[in-house]
Amino acid sequence: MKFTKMHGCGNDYVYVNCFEETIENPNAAAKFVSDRHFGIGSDGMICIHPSDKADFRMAMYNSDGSEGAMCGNGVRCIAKYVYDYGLTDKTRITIETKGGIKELDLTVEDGKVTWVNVDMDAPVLDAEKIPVNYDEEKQVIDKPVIVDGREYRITCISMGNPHGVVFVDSVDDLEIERLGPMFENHPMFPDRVNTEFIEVIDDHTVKMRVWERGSGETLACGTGACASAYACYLNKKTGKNVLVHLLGGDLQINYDEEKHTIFMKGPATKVFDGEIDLTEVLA
Ligand SMILES: N[C@@H](CCC[C@H](N)C(=O)O)C(=O)O
Repeated sequence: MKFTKMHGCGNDYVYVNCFEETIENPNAAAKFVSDRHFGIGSDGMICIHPSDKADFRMAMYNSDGSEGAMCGNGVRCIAKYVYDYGLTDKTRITIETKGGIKELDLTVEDGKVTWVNVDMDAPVLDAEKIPVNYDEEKQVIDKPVIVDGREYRITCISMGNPHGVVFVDSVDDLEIERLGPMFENHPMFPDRVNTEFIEVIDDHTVKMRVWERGSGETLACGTGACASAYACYLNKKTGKNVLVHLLGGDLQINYDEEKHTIFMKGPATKVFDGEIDLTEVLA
């Protein structure tokens, strides 16, 4: 299987061009290639497919092999891949995902895509759609949740995938390896959850660490940054435009209230191309 390793703010995936490659069991392949010791090493695998509804279609898999519906850093890297490898010459493209069709604007410098601005669509607060179960509440905004014997306040949002945003005093001393799985598998989330821990710096800047469903701590999460920026706005912690500092880089998130949509702008980076034999792994 030919692949390209790419990352968005350090959130790294193995990208496969499924116009040329066929993967029999993508869940098992994702788990294998993601292994940082025995595989290629990544937060998961992303397949680029043809689409009959948009210019391209994304299928994304976490490092545990589970399928995710949306990936913000992933769609930016797909934009870079399809332009840089000549699958399109358009600088405005659409990508079909299980979390809806996304529109992307590509910035090209010296013939290569460097930055991508994505219309990430409207944040969803409807508890049933996220999904989250909380005392039959229709929305979960700034509600108490007990984890590891301590009370946290959580705001739950779907950006095509489920997020729980938790405000903390400092993200630096967070025991994320211990706390992350407790949030991810909390009984209130029937499909597990991605958890963002947010430290507010000022009314337009936050620091974020994330524990991703199916991948653990990652250096960045695009959908998570969007959910967090909206949670900050809802809880009056920031204005509508927020610079999110992540462990692997920064994302600029802007909430357009008139259109009720969130824009995410960030980089997309290629690391290397490679080829791997999966016959024994998938046998
Ligand atoms: N890293 C991603 C989100 C990937 C999917 C997530 N782990 C899930 O299972 O929902 C991003 O950049 O948005």
